[in-house]
Amino acid sequence: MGRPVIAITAETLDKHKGQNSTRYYQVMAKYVAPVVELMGALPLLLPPLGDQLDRDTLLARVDGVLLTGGVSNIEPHHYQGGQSYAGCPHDPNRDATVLPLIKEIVARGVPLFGICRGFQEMNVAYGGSLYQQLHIEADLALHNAVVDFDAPADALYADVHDLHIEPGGLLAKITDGPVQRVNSIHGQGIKQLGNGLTVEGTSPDGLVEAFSVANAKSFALGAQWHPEWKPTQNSMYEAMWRAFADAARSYAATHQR
Ligand SMILES: N[C@@H](CCC(=O)NCCCC(=O)O)C(=O)O
Repeated sequence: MGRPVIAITAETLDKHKGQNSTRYYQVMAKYVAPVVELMGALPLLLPPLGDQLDRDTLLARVDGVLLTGGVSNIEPHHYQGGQSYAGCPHDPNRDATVLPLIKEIVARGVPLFGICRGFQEMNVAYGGSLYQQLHIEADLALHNAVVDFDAPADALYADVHDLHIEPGGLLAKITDGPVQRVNSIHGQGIKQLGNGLTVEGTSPDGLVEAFSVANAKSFALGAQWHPEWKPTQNSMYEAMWRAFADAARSYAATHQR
C-alpha cells in the first residue's frame, strides 16, 4: 500500500492590492511537516476554490483532511454572529470552500483533523457559534487573544495554559494524564458548541479547547491549540498526529481507488 494522501486547506493571500493585485494560496510549512514527517503521508494542498472545487472527486481520492489554522476569522454570518469588528480579517474563499466540506468529510468516514481556525470551522459547520473577540466579549484572558505576530516564534507558540481532558474520550485514550499544557494563539473561541460535537478538553476558564464528532465513523477531532508546533517535544501533540495517521492508514487500506 502507498502513502495515505492528506488534503491540507490553504488560505487566500492577496498581495499588491488594487489594480495589479496578485493572489496566493498559501499553507504554513509547520502544517505540512507533521503530515510528511510523522504521518509518512503525501500532502495535497487544497486551494480555497469555493464552488469551483469538485468535492466528490477530492473526497474520493484522499485518506484524510487537515483543516489548518489561519489569521483570518470566519465571517460571522455563517453562525448568525452579527457584524464583524472593524478591521477583522476574513477569507470568504476559504469559508466557502471548507464550511460545506466538513460534514461531507465526516459522512464519508474520511479522517478529519481541525486545528485552531480549522477547529472553529468544524464548530460552525455543525451549527455552533464563536466569540468574535474573546478578550472583550468573554474576558477569557488566558488565550493570547491579542496576538503579537512579530514576537519570536518560540514565544508565540510556547505552551501557556493547562488543558483539562475529559475522561473517556478520544484525547484521554491517547494522552498520559488528565491535565496537559497547550499553546494558544487565537482571538476567537467557541461560544455555542455545535450539534453532535463531544467536548474532549477545556481550558481552566471553561472554554472548549477540543472536541470530537460524536458518531463519526473515523477520527474526527478539533483542537483550538497548535499541535503542529514542534510536535515531538510534547507527547500529546505527537500522539494526536499518530492517531490521525493510524486512522488515515486504515481508511486507505479499506478504500480501493
Ligand atoms: N483567526 C482565528 C483562528 C486562530 C488561528 O488559527 N491562529 C493561527 C494563526 C497562524 C498560525 O497558523 O499559526 C482566531 O483568531 O481565533
